Amino acid sequence: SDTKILVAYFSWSGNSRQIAAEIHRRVGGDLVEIEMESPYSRTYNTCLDQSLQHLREGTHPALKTRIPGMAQYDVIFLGYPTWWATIPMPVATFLESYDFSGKTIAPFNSHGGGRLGQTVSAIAKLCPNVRITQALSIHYGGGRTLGNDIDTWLTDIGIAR
Ligand SMILES: Cc1cc2nc3c(=O)[nH]c(=O)nc-3n(C[C@H](O)[C@H](O)[C@H](O)COP(=O)(O)O)c2cc1C
Repeated sequence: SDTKILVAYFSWSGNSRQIAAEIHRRVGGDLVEIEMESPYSRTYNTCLDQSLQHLREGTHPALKTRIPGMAQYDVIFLGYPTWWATIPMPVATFLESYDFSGKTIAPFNSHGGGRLGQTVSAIAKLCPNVRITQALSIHYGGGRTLGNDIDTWLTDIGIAR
């Protein structure tokens, strides 16, 4: 089809990155990592502190990633870990950096037990004129069923190839 696809993801410990790669392998299009200008610490406890502070202050940290051609995309697969039951604040920066009006966002997520949390409503709040598909929620890296889970989801949302 003529549908132009972007797979964009934020990942701190690699799970969302791995899921993004599996989705990209199936749907094609462009693959982009959402990277911060000043990344969160690689030390777990420091990352917890920094990310919670951003959440509490409502700080949407600056990104290194720029996507000048965003207008061309019809469907944006958006991947992220559940952090503090919502989206990581760099994902909020990403969502407010572009006009997604009329586009489709297909959220996918890695979590440690809290599943999607409030992440989908956070996306909807930042992008009011967007169609948001059913989201895919994966426990950590997803294990051996990851490929099947992705295939089922892509079929459900009507983007299987
Ligand atoms: C700062 C931080 C906050 C987190 N908050 C949650 C949470 O609220 N609920 C949850 O299920 N998992 C939480 N986790 C666990 C991550 O969602 C989980 O490890 C996920 O697989 C990480 O994805 P990534 O490897 O793409 O970064 C948190 C992890 C971090 C580092």
